[in-house]
Amino acid sequence: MKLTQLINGLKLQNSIEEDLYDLVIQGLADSSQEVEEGFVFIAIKGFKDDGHNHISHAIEKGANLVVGEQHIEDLPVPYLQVDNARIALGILAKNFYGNPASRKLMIGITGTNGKTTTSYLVKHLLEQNGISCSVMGTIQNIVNGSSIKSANTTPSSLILQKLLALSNDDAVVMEVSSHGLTQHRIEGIEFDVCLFTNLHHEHLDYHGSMDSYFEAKAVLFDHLKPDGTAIVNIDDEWGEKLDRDLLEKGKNVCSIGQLKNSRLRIQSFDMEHSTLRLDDAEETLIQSPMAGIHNLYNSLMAYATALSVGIEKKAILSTITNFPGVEGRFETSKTQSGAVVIVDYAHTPDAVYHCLTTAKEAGANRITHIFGFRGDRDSSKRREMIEITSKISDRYIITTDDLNSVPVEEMRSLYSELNDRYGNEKGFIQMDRTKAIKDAIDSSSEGDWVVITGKGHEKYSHQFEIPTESDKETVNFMVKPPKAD
Ligand SMILES: CC(=O)N[C@H]1[C@@H](OP(=O)(O)OP(=O)(O)OC[C@H]2O[C@@H](n3ccc(=O)[nH]c3=O)[C@H](O)[C@@H]2O)O[C@H](CO)[C@@H](O)[C@@H]1O[C@H](C)C(=O)N[C@@H](C)C(=O)N[C@H](CCC(=O)O)C(=O)O
Ligand SMILES: Nc1ncnc2c1ncn2[C@@H]1O[C@H](COP(=O)(O)OP(=O)(O)OP(=O)(O)O)[C@@H](O)[C@H]1O
Repeated sequence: MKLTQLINGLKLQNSIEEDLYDLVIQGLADSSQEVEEGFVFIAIKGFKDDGHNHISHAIEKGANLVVGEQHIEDLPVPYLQVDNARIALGILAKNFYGNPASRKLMIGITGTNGKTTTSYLVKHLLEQNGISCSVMGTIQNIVNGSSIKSANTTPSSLILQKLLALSNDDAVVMEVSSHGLTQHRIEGIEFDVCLFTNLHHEHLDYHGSMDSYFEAKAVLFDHLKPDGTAIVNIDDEWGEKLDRDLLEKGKNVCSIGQLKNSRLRIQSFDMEHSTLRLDDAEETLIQSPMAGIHNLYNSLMAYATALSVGIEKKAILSTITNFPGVEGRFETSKTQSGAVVIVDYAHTPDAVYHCLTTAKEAGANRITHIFGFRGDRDSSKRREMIEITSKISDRYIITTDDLNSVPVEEMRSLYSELNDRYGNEKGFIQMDRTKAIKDAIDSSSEGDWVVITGKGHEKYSHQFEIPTESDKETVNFMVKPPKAD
């Protein structure tokens, strides 16, 4: 591709020589390590490192042009100075890959909880009704039916545009994280449908306050096409605010919820049968394939999305019931003694609340809850999580999650301090996650529930006594121990 096409739409701080417009560009890289001959290197000032310090490395590897934010002179290759290198990366990547999003039905989902579950529900409804669909999110990216490992929930703009160009699918449903939004990872992308699930206490280590966390999430809706639809859960107070803001801007909003002004209004829930009834002329009954009120909301969001892209109501209602579920989201097993074991990715106070309440509503006799806190991550949600579990569970075991840089003994004393302050006598500490699960399963019987939250589909980052690599493997090990030789 020639430079003149590549920089279309890019605002430059410096002027460039006219003969440069014909420069042929072979590829783009935002890491000097990935530069090849004839590439453009985009220098980004990051959170840990600064791409500007790696410019000479990029040139050594063959970069024939560099883009960055600093004022730099006398480079051996041309240099383009921009205001914001992350935005520039988005524009360049979109141009380089030929704006692939413009040829697809684009669906973006944001919110604290429910993005993954809702995106898999939407994919299911689309595909069951003849629309092939890529997924980009926390667990993996799925493109043309193949799974591709994801490093971020929302990929960098460079990876995102590359994946979009690779996709032959009709539609793309992607989780759009607040980090992705503040870091301009969706720069240059316009969506046909944008969803807001809810906003709860999370990532305040990064955003500072709920207000700025909300502002970050709301940016997704600036990427809605003029004729696109916003689907917003207004039973969430931040969703209600978003709905008001979007209506003021003249956007097309399909609000969902119990409030009177909801476009798709919930008349009632039936938790026993996992259904919700809409307050419409037909009193539409939506069957959630997964337990819990939160999954009824996820199902309604997916229903609204499918409706907005033109799938017939009858077809949606019949295909939603055979949704197979999502890895690590309320996955259920039964032990030999008849206890129910749940593995769930809940890692926010609200998600933990929903998970434990769902177990209670399903008739759990005694609930043992196993969970932990991630080292170096949002510490402000820990108090609320302990308070919730100490109220709802009959016993809770605080254990290791990902320690990151925190030594295990430091984490243990932190747990002990937090539990003394905010917990009660139902709480125990067992730093070996697999032993905590074993202990909980061994001491549970028919009708009891063991609810393991926090890691969901993820692999362990640490070794424990039982040689397993995930909560699901540990549960399987306990439920079906390996046969002796
Ligand atoms: C804190 C954070 O968000 N970091 C993200 C950010 O990295 P960064 O640009 O700050 O990277 P950096 O290490 O400081 O490096 C700066 C620049 O120097 C370059 N470099 C570096 C070394 C070198 O030798 N040569 C070189 O050119 C790097 O390639 C980079 O361009 O931009 C990268 C590319 O987009 C992201 O992959 C990376 O996500 C990291 C891995 C991460 O953990 N992010 C989390 C917080 C995150 O984004 N999470 C959300 C989900 C949250 C949720 O649960 O809802 C997500 O969307 O994943
Ligand atoms: N609508 C919802 N409201 C509250 N909690 C939910 C909702 N949907 C799912 N959860 C809970 O949150 C957990 C994570 O769900 P899911 O992976 O769908 O959300 P997510 O937004 O993708 O999360 P993350 O950004 O951390 O990947 C689930 O395991 C469940 O406990």
